[in-house]
Amino acid sequence: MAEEKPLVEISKGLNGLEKIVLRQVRGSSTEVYLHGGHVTSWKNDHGEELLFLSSKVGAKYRPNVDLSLLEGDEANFVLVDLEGTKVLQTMFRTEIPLQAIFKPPKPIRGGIPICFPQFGGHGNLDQHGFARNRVWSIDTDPPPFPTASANKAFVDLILKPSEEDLKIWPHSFEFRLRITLGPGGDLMLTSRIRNTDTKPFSFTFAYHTYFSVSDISEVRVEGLETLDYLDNLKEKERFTEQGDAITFESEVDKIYLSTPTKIAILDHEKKRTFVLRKDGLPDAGKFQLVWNPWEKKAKSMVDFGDDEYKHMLCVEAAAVEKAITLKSGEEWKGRLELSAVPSSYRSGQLDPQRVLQG
Ligand SMILES: O=P(O)(O)OC[C@H]1O[C@H](O)[C@H](O)[C@@H](O)[C@@H]1O
Repeated sequence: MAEEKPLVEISKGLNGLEKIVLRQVRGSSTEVYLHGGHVTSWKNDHGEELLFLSSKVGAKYRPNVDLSLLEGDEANFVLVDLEGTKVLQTMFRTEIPLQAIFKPPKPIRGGIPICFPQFGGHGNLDQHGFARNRVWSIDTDPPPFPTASANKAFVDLILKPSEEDLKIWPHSFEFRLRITLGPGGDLMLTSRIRNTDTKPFSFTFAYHTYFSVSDISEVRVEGLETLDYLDNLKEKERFTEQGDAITFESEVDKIYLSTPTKIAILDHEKKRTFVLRKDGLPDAGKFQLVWNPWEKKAKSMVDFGDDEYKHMLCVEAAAVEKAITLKSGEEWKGRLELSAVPSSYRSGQLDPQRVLQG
């Protein structure tokens, strides 16, 4: 009989960065990098990847092997994938971006980035705050959770501000993140943010979840129809979603307001439904971001493949429009639970209410 792998294992990932692998006996697994406190992989019992991760993550630049065959001003560098076999892009040396992809302080494109203490570009900090760019630590002695669980496949991470962080965001905090893989393969993220300062502070937050989908034009989101949203592509103008479930045929960057605690993403081709539950995100649970960069924007993103927009969808539980304020000593808790269930959707067959309320 094959030797059973441990439920929690620390190992080296891309670029030698430390990652934690959680496994369940039935075969599901998840991977978390200390860089960003970032979940980069979530696989079901059959080993199928459920999260999107850009193919450019961990990619390397190298001189084009056929350098001698190049004529005149042909591009002389290539960006290859991790195995070094697939050429992702050809370019001139001067076009190579200075920052390497997937190396601190660059955030990882895909998986579940944590946006904190600022969501988006609305504030003094860099886009989405600094938590996704920092190296987190394993929290060996976290304060207990009110309900103890027998499940052992979890890891506790912690982020505290450095001297440098305090210069750009002068508030002392402890951000504890527990990542749990349930026996049935469900993925749970619980954030506990404590104000360890003497003064109050406010923050915005998001679990910027990138789901892997077969084909974006075959995907629908249920649970957001008829809701009001702010359109980030139209200077945050407010609209009301009309009619049926949400489908996709162009760039989308919307903030849905007053959202339910349960949302479903239906992938017809894969016959898979993602169910998102936002337990105990009292304020945060009211907002849900939906983002897909589509073709034009995808091409302008250096860490994203030109066609990859077809295979991803971000549906993000967030606290964005109304900042969360914590007094000295107070703690905020927000939990996201993801499951992937088989669905045999044919038009009209799957009752969305059953998915959302069941
Ligand atoms: O490129 P990033 O900083 O990771 O942001 C990626 C995206 O995140 C969110 O979904 C925002 O609403 C988008 O406006 C933004 O483009």
